[in-house]
Amino acid sequence: MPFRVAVLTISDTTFHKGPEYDLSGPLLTKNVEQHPDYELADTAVVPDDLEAIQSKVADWVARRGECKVDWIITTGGTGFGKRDVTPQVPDQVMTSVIIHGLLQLQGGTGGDIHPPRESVRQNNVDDVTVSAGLSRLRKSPFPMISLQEALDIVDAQSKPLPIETVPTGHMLKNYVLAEDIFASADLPPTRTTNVDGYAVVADEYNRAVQKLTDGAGMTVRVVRAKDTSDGAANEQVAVYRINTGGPLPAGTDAVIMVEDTELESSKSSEDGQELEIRVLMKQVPVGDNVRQPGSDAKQGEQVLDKGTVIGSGGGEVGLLGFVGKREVLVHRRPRVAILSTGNELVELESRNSILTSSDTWTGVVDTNRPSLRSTLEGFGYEVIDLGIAPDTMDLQEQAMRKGMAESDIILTTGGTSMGEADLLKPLIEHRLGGTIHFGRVAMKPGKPTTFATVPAIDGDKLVFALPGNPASALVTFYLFVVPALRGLGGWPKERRHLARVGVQVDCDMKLDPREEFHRVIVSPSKEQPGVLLAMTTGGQRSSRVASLCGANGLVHLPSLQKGGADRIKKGEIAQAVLIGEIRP
Ligand SMILES: Nc1ncnc2c1ncn2[C@@H]1O[C@H](COP(=O)(O)OP(=O)(O)O)[C@@H](O)[C@H]1O
Repeated sequence: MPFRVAVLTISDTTFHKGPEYDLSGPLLTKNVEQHPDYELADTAVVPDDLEAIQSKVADWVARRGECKVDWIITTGGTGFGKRDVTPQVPDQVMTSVIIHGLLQLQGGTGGDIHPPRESVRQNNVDDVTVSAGLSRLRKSPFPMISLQEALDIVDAQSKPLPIETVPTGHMLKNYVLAEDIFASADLPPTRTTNVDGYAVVADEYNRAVQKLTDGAGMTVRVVRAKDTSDGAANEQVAVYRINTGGPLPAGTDAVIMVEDTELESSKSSEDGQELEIRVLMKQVPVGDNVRQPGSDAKQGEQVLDKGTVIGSGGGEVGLLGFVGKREVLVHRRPRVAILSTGNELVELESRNSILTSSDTWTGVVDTNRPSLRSTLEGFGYEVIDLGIAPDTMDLQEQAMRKGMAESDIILTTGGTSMGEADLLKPLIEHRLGGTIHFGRVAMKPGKPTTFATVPAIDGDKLVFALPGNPASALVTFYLFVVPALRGLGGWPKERRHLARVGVQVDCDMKLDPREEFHRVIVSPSKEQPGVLLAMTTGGQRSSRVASLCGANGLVHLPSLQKGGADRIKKGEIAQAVLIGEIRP
């Protein structure tokens, strides 16, 4: 016996303006009619009105015998508008029928109503039926994909943000240049010196020394004027006090280092300071300690390439200043919103005393937001704190919408698994109109990691729903979110992922059917130069916050293969992702 299906279109527009406005209802009807397991029992159109919906549903529920209705599919009215009341209907009239809305609320689909929906799902789940009441989905509708597939999807979705101009004096770390940088003039523009000392005309000085009887150097008088480049000559030879980086006074062609002189006397005068120094050099070569114009860069020469990542080492920033760039074109750095979800969470600040083991804990202190925030700020990103949202769709939606308005990428933690309270996936799809690109990854920790894009006025926003467990949240942050942030920031593909190095492990590491990331401390071996050691941080339970303390590496353990080794043995070399500085 085929299931008898009734299709209910809930739409003010269709109800008032006519059936030609209904696109979803006829599509569903057609699907039902063509499906061998289903038979169309009835169709109806009602406005977005709770009573009208209830009364129609109640009518169908009450039908028996040949007219009975096994399954009601509703379409429309599941948005966030005040009049979108469909999700409230089942609470009031639910008996033994299956309401499509229930599946939507729980993250299933029950048959995609809106045609161009691209979220990934396991095919068979479209047929999931739920008997009376809000029971849990026992099987995630999202296929488990490999880590590499997941990383590729993130890469493809992380497109560079628009270009903007920033002053060179700003904190430029991790910006990516969106223009080639050229030297606008010869650098240095004139002859300068790279030492502190005394500028002379080499020939003149050398001749004067030769005339002296001891020939081992000479005493000269130097007036250090207020303007240091404007020294006064003594009787025999012109000597000018000059500082590192300063231009050479006209006519001079060599600089004697201060270390090659001795101070004989010094007194202050109206013009400045008058010095008598003894120069200890017999000969001064022409050009000694002089940098020629254009010796660092010739006018028009390219000094930095488009796509260069401005590092924290200071080199790129220094060069921009050196070529006189006061502002540069860069890709905008993404702004990141962070949200913790879960009824059990409390703000650290709300705990008013130091805990002792006899304290009774109620709730879980939100540690994910502070730890993600400090990591993100360390990378130079602006963070928008969306706080904690309890497990209600409305409050999570409010927070997500704020995040969409103020940021480019939203990170949530918690609520990614399949418990009743896990609202994020349906929220992203049904209320925010987003697309879930993956909802499960074959890795440990981090299986429920979810990645979606949601449309906003100024373009798609990326959403990462990271697992709630603190260690899982951070591990997945480094593996997925960092490359996404870098992609948005315009980093070249080959530099988006954190570097991997070979490390020698300090203990046996058992392999799991899922690829695993084992938290370790990486440091150079004292006994074997050139070898990096990886010391485990201990128990790797995903809830164990301490497993990430001090960790600067994640040893990537491959998945267990049939007939292959069951572990990486102590002393063997494995690959580790570097998440922090190598420990000395
Ligand atoms: N922000 C947070 N800070 C600390 N612990 C958290 C946080 N969010 C969730 N947790 C804890 O992590 C565990 C998993 O949370 P859950 O919401 O079920 O995550 P998921 O469904 O993503 O696996 C729970 O013990 C939860 O209390």
